[in-house]
Amino acid sequence: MKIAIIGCGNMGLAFARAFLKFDLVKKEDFLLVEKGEDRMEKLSSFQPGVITGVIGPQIGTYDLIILSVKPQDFPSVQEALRAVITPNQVVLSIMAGVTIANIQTVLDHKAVIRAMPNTPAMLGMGITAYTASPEVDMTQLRKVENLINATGRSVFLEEEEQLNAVTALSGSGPAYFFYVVKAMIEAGKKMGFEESVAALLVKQTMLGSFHLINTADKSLDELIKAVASKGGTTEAALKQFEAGNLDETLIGGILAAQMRSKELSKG
Ligand SMILES: NC(=O)C1=CN([C@@H]2O[C@H](COP(=O)(O)OP(=O)(O)OC[C@H]3O[C@@H](n4cnc5c(N)ncnc54)[C@H](O)[C@@H]3O)[C@@H](O)[C@H]2O)C=CC1
Ligand SMILES: O=C(O)[C@@H]1CCC=N1
Repeated sequence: MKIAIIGCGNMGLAFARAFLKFDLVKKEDFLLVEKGEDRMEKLSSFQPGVITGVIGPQIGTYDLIILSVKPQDFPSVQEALRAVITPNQVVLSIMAGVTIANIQTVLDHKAVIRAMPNTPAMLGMGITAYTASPEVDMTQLRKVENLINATGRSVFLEEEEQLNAVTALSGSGPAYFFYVVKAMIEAGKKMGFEESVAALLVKQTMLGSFHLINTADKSLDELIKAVASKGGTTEAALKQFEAGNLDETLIGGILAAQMRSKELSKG
């Protein structure tokens, strides 16, 4: 399969690395289109394939075109891509909030898959939800699913609308996790630890706790109860969280992210 990636920043590069790691594309069949000069240099340093700064007629010869520019940069791609795209190609977009209908219209192209990955894709530990226009046939869909699975796990959604919620939950989710970890490390520093010690205590706690969620035969409430002794330290912390409506704040933030994804969909 010949693959072209347009926009090789965080996510484009994560996808490129995953495909190469699992030998899913040959370097000579791999085109990376990146307009940032610094970024191009970074790409060149690990020689992933053919690197170019512009969308030219050669794009029309690739089986799959991955769109991984920011939604606001999509207009900078449209005219050049529309001029060279050919009907048998499949477009895979990971742009937040840009709908399949929008992509079909501006590119005058029918076969479009829309996906929402997240940054753990860099380690092959991402989760991607995706959906497709009816013009993508089953063989094409399976091939793209195999590619996505090189970046982690995946889930197919029938309804494109649900991708707004996916964006808010798992697309943006790593940032929420890092935010909580950062606050816990700050608390450790306030209690007198050096940053490195606080970070070690917090990171290992998060790692171990994640494995407990995954393997212990207990609900989240039961896991919390197993830590929080009556009249103890955890209870004191949880009371403070509840007084500040921390759970409502987190839920509200995630719903705000969903709303923003819907706004982006309207253009
Ligand atoms: N960062 C994240 O956690 C996630 C991002 N996304 C989506 O992935 C897309 C990319 O996000 P990031 O990789 O974080 O952004 P990024 O800013 O790191 O990468 C975008 C790249 O596209 C390049 N670019 C812009 N216009 C171009 C053009 N006309 N031709 C060629 N290259 C061009 C930029 O120079 C940049 O290197 C966005 O649409 C975002 O919504 C989706 C899931 C997670
Ligand atoms: O913040 C954003 O818009 C993108 C989509 C999901 C994660 N990053």
